[in-house]
Amino acid sequence: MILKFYKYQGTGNDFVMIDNRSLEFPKSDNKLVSFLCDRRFGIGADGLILLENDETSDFRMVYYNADGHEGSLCGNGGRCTVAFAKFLGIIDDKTTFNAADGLHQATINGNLVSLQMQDLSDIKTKPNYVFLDTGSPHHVQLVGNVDSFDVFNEGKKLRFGLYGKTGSNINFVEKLKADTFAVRTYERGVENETLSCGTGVTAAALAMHYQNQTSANEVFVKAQGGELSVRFKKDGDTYRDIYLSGPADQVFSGQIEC
Ligand SMILES: N[C@@H](CCC[C@H](N)C(=O)O)C(=O)O
Repeated sequence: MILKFYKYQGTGNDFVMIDNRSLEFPKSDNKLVSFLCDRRFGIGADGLILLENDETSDFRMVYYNADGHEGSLCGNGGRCTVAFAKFLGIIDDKTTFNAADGLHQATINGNLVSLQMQDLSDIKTKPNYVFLDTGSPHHVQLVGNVDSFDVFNEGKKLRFGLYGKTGSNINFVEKLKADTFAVRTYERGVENETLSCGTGVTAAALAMHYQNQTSANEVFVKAQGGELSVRFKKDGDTYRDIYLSGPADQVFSGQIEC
């Protein structure tokens, strides 16, 4: 089979993107997905996304982690899929689309994509970390100097040790200013640090607000691959109108025999 693909990245979190409106992609072939994401033998990416038709919205995003397994929500992947839908002429500057955790609204202006995340009220606080689910599960932990932190080894230890088989993504956060944080993420399903994780950046911003590390309702986050912002409203115990914003770009396109 000759497969036409596009490569996208959002703050360095990169994805193989496939227009699967024809439903021709063999969706249960996990080995094929992990091969396509392999940086040495395949195209190379943190994940693979299928854009498909959806009965109730503009399109559906189906997300796979680089290990080949279908995943939960990918925030940066969602932003890249909106850019891809605009490229394909499916949407103009606003959209509602379906993902693993339900419907999302988004806007696109140039390469800047703002993605609405689901409302969130369940935040678990532990002595030195916070756990919350922003479409994907996230452990958020403040550290002194995130640049020199051993994200891979400490992340891996927590991902498997604390969260077992299901696992969690693990975010390490450093406060830089009243409304600005640096975040590095060990990603489940990639089993490595990625340059950015959208659901992780969202989780970190909300966790920092929840823990009174910031009083800002728009939080700026420096990921390894670029900058994102997260704005939200707090309504009692619930965070609402949560928007993850930042760039999403097509890098190249091609075809691969598989
Ligand atoms: N990179 C993603 C997160 C993808 C999901 C994650 N790897 C998981 O399996 O939980 C993002 O930008 O949110």
